[in-house]
Amino acid sequence: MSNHPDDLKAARAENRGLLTRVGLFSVFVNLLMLTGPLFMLQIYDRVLSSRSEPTLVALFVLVAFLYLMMALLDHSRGLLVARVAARFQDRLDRRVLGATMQRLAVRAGDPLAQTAQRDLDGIHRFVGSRVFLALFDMPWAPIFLAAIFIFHPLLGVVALTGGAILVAIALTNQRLTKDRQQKAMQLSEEAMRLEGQLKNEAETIQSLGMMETVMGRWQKARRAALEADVGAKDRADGFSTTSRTFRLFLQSAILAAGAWLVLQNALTPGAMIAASILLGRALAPVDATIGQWASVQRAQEGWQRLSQLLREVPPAPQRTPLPRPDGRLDVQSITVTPPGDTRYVLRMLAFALEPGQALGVIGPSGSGKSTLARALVGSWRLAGGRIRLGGAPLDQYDPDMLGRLIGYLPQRVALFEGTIAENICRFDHDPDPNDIINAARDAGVHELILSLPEGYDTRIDARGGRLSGGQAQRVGLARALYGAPALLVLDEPDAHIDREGVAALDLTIQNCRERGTTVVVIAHRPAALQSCDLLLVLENGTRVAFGPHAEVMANMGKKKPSKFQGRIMGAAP
Ligand SMILES: Nc1ncnc2c1ncn2[C@@H]1O[C@H](COP(=O)(O)OP(=O)(O)OP(=O)(O)O)[C@@H](O)[C@H]1O
Repeated sequence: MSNHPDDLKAARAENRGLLTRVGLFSVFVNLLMLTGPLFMLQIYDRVLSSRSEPTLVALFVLVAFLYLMMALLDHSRGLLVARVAARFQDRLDRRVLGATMQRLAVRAGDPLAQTAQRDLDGIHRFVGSRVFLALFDMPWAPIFLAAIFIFHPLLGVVALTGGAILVAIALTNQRLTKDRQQKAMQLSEEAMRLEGQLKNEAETIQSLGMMETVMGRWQKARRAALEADVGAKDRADGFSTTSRTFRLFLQSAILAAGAWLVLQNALTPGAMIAASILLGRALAPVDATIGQWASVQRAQEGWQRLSQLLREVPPAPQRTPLPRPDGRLDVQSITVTPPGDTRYVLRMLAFALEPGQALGVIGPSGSGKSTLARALVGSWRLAGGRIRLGGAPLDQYDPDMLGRLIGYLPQRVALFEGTIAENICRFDHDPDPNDIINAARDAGVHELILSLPEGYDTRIDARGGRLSGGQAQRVGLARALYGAPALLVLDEPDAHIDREGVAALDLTIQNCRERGTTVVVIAHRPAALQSCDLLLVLENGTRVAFGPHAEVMANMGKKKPSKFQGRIMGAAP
C-alpha cells in the first residue's frame, strides 16, 4: 500500500474554505428558520391579544425582510455547494481518468476502473444537491428540539420521541436498502458494460448473425437491472413515505398535545403553533435525507471505490529528466506475470542489444512474445529482473518520456478519432509537420496517405474509418516511428500486410537500424524477420535460443523439429 496523500481527502481539504462558508451560511439560515415560529408566537400572543394593527404591520415587514435574508443566504449556500462540487470534480477529473487508464491498460475490465468516472459524477451530483445541504441542517435538529422543551417539557418529550422514531426509520432504511441498491447498481453496471461491448463490436455481431442472441443477452441483463432497481426503489419509497407521513402525523400530535396544554392553561396558543412549526423544521433534513437516500449511498460507495482505486494506482512519481538514451537495450533476467495473475509468463529471460541491432522474436502461440513486448515498453511491470534502455532502468524514465523514446506497434492497432496527422503525432500539441511526414515516409505510408481525399487531414474514427486493416497497421507503424524513437518494438507488424507491405516493412527496419534505433520484431512469418540480425526463440516463457539470425535458424534446423520449428523452417517468405 502506498503512502501518498489521499487524493480525495486532499480535494476535499482544498474546498474547506468554501465548505466553512456553507456551514456559516447554514447557521444563519437555520437561525432564520425560527422566523416562522416566532412570528406565530407574536401574532397569537401579542397582536391578537392587544389587537394592535401597527404591531401587526411592523411584525409583518420584519418577517418579510427576514424571509428575504433567509432566501438570499439559502440561495448563496446552494451556489456555493454547486461550486464546491464543480471544483472537486475538476480537481480529480484528470487524476481519476489517469488512474482508470493506467489500471485498464494492465487489467482490462477492472470493476473499480470501470465505474470510476461514474463514481466521481455521483459524488459531484450529491455534493451539488439539496440533500448535501440537509446534512448541514441536521445538527440543528437537537437545538430546535431543545427549544420545544422550553415551551413545555411535555411537548419536548413528544418531539424527542418522534425524532428518535424518525432517526430509527432512517437507520433501518440504510440497513435494509443498502444490499438492494448495491445489487441494482452492480447489475446496471453489467448491462452498461455489455452495451458498450455490443456497440464496439457491432460490425462483427451483425456479420456473424449474432444480433438476436446478443440482443437477448443484453435485454436479459437490462431486465435484471430494472427488476433490481424497482425492488430497491420499492423498499426505499416505503421508508420515504413512512418517514414523510410520520413527520406530518408528528406535527399533528404535537399540536394535539399543545392544544391539551392550552386547555389546561399551561401553554399559550402561540407557543402551541410555534412548537409544531419548529418540529417540522427540526425533522425536515432527516426526512429529506431519507427521501434521497439512494444518492447519498451512491456517493458514499463511490467515494470508497474511488478512494481504493486512487490508493492502488498512485500518481507517477516525478522523475529527474534523463538525457535522451541511445538504443542500448539490456534485458536482465526478467520474470513477468500478467497483472492480477500469479503465473509466470516469462521466466528469467536475458539478452542484450546494441544500438542499431534488430532482434526477431519467434515462438509458438502463447510462448510469451507479446508479453515481452509489453514488458519492453514498460506497460507490464516486472516481477523480477530489470530492463535498461541506454543504461537506465525503464522505471527511472518519466512514463510520457518513455512513450516517446520507445515506438510501439501493438498486435491490435487502435487509432483514435481525429486526422491521420494527429494520429501519427500522437495528438502532440505542437508537432513539427516534417516529423509527421518523415514518420509516414519511414513507414512507407506517405503515398497512400496522399492518395486519400484530404491527405494527412483525412479524418478517421477509432476503427480506422476508411482505412483497411493493413493501411491502419501502417499508420500505426508511422505513429510508432514518430519522433525517431531509440527503441522500436513491433508486435506482429506483418499480420495484415501483403508481400509488398512486408518489403516496405523490411526497408523500414533497415532504415531504423542505420539511424541507430534498436528494433525488436515479433513475427510469425520469417519474411518479416529478414532484416533482423539476431533471433530469439521463446517457448513456454523461456529462452530456447538466442544469437545471430543465420546461426539460430541453422541450429533449429539441426534439432528434431517441433511442430513450431517445422512451420518456421518450412514457411515460405
Ligand atoms: N492479460 C492477461 N492476463 C492473463 N494472462 C495473460 C494475459 N495476456 C496473456 N496472458 C497469457 O500469457 C501467456 C503468453 O501470452 P502472449 O500473448 O505473450 O503470447 P504470444 O507468444 O504473444 O502468443 P501469440 O503468438 O498467440 O500472440 C499466454 O498463456 C496467455 O494466456
